[in-house]
Amino acid sequence: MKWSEFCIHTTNEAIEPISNILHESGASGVVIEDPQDMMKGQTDLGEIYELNPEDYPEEGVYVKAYLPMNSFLGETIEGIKQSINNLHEFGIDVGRNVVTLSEVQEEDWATAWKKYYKPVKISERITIMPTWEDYTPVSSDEIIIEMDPGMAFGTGTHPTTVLSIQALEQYLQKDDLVLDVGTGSGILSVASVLLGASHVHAFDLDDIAVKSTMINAELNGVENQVSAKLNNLLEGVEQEADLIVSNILAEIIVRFTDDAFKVVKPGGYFITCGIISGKKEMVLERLKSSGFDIVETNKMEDWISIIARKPESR
Ligand SMILES: C[S@@+](CC[C@H](N)C(=O)[O-])C[C@H]1O[C@@H](n2cnc3c(N)ncnc32)[C@H](O)[C@@H]1O
Repeated sequence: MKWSEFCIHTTNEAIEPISNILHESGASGVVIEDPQDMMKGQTDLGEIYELNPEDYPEEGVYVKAYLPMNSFLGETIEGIKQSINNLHEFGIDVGRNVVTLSEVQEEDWATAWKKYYKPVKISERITIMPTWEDYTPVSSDEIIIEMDPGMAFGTGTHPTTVLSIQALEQYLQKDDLVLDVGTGSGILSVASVLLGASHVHAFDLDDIAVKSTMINAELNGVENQVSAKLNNLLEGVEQEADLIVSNILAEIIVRFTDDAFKVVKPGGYFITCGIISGKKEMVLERLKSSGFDIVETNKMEDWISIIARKPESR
């Protein structure tokens, strides 16, 4: 399959909002490249290279993302450029804001991000480790999640994933039955089982995410406790759950708070994330009007997680 590589040179400050715009526009495999890192290196064939400093700008970064080449491509790109230009209105400096487009084959970009993905300790007990890296646990109770996110969202290092895992670590109880809505690479499903869940039902609209979830469940030896399937949010789901976790965008969360309330048991938790701070109030209001109590909210960079609970009796 052919893809269009969208590459923008911008500032560190604009990485997060631009990545968010690209994800929201359906782009895959968002990669951040620091030109300084690219000046010297080793090619895939093992040759050492050093680029002429004049060939690269001194400051800023490249944000790259991949869009399928289809009949909507022109409109999608115009929409992305427009949203990036609008960031000025929020006081975000987007720097040179120079966009280049090129055509690539899927296999060229599908592995390009791997060199930027390293083992990372993301909470008290959990370390995420890419399958191709070596890592020795620091303590005996450390939980290691091995991940190969492939093309699905969820390397584990995004603030929204970190916030979700930290909330799971705090609220998930042994033998809980969990629903993971918008599973991506399956990272939250795997984390839930490793933290003690008896079973996780994982849902996603994207076929690649469903496959990735099962691959990652297997990598971590929890494939018998994870079932992933294609599903739009909780449509048609009747399985009662002790805990629901969903790291999707605010606009999507507000669409299924009533369904979440129906399937979560009294006293059970609904962990929501992927909420940009400006949309926190909208999600809080929606959760409350569906019947949830708000337990706490947490923030990392500009992202919010909300932990809501269904009252014991109603
Ligand atoms: C931000 S990613 C989260 C991935 C992973 N759970 C994590 O925390 O890293 C959101 C995921 O939600 C999925 N998604 C978006 N809309 C959805 C919908 N209506 N129903 C199910 N999944 C959806 C996307 O395909 C994507 O994989």
